[in-house]
Amino acid sequence: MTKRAVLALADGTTFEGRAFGAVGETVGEVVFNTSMFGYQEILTDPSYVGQIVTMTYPEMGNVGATPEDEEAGKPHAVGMVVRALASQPSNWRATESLDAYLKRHNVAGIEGLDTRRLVRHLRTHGAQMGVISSEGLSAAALTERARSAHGMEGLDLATGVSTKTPYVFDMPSPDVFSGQSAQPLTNPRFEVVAYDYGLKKSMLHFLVDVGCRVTVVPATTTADEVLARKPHGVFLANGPGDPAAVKGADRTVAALLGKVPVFGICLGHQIMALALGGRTYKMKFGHRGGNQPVKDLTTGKVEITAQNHGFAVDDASLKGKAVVTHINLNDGTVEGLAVPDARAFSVQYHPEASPGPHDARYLFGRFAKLMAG
Ligand SMILES: NC(=O)CC[C@H](N)C(=O)O
Repeated sequence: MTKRAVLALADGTTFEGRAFGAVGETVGEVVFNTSMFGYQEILTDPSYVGQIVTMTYPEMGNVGATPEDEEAGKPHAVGMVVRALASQPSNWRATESLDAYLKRHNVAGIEGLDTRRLVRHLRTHGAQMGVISSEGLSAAALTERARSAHGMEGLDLATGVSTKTPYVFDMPSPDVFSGQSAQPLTNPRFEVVAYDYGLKKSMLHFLVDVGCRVTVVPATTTADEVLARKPHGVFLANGPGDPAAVKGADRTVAALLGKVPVFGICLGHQIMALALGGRTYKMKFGHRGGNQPVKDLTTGKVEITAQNHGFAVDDASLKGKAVVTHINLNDGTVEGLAVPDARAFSVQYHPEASPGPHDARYLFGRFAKLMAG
């Protein structure tokens, strides 16, 4: 039997729908993603820790779920909002339905509400804390719960989600259609250390694809420990929460810049900006989806990019310490930085996509070229 569920936002707006996934209650920042597909990659992206994801595309669940499409071992989003949930997946790769997958991982969802109204509301009033509940509490009680929840600003979520111990990753991207299992990289051209702030598996695959053997290390690893490994390059991964709250990360990266080539993605990009003395700020509702236009100012080319961020780098705060290499064509915000003297660069968007367009994959090659010297 379907159960009634309510989504209550901190500003008092409420939506009624039906529960799917885990029955119960969840609290998180309510954000929206405009990707039409790839919900499993989105749900399992650790950058969504503490967030309830609303999908703007109206039907979700039609390709079910499969372990192969996970970006990390489990969903990290704390809730999901969809217009219509497909009850019957149709996909030869699916091992279970989206509903069963979220139930198994204890993630609550709500469906059957007007997601267009919700998204327009978030765009006008900003992303905010919210509660999904199927426990029959009054709307006023749920609103109060949303209002008293801690927002994203000031939250270090990356340290908690990072690996506890270092590990080596040397598997290239899998070819899902050939059915053949990929073989580990035999002759790595580069040894790379990757800071895990909440990284997505596909980033590691693409690093291996350009010849890197990757040692993934905890977010708290010191610059000296990393340099002692004598890597050809250091990679700064994506991750959840407020970049300015990640304990010691700015100082650590500052100690690495100039000593070894550095490539940062999303949270890694924001931390690189902080390490250079720049500032990050919370955006009104962020960029999440697979259709964000970005201009590469070094080539003049426009890329359609995958994105997932709620914070951004303040251009004016950089004061010439880095070159702005990419901008978002929707709102002019900073999408990429470079410090040529330090052989370091970073992007706010996601060249690994997953899900999303592949326009920006060349950036992994740019990192390899930088390390080749
Ligand atoms: N995908 C990411 O790395 C997100 C970075 C950061 N948590 C933000 O929301 O801006």
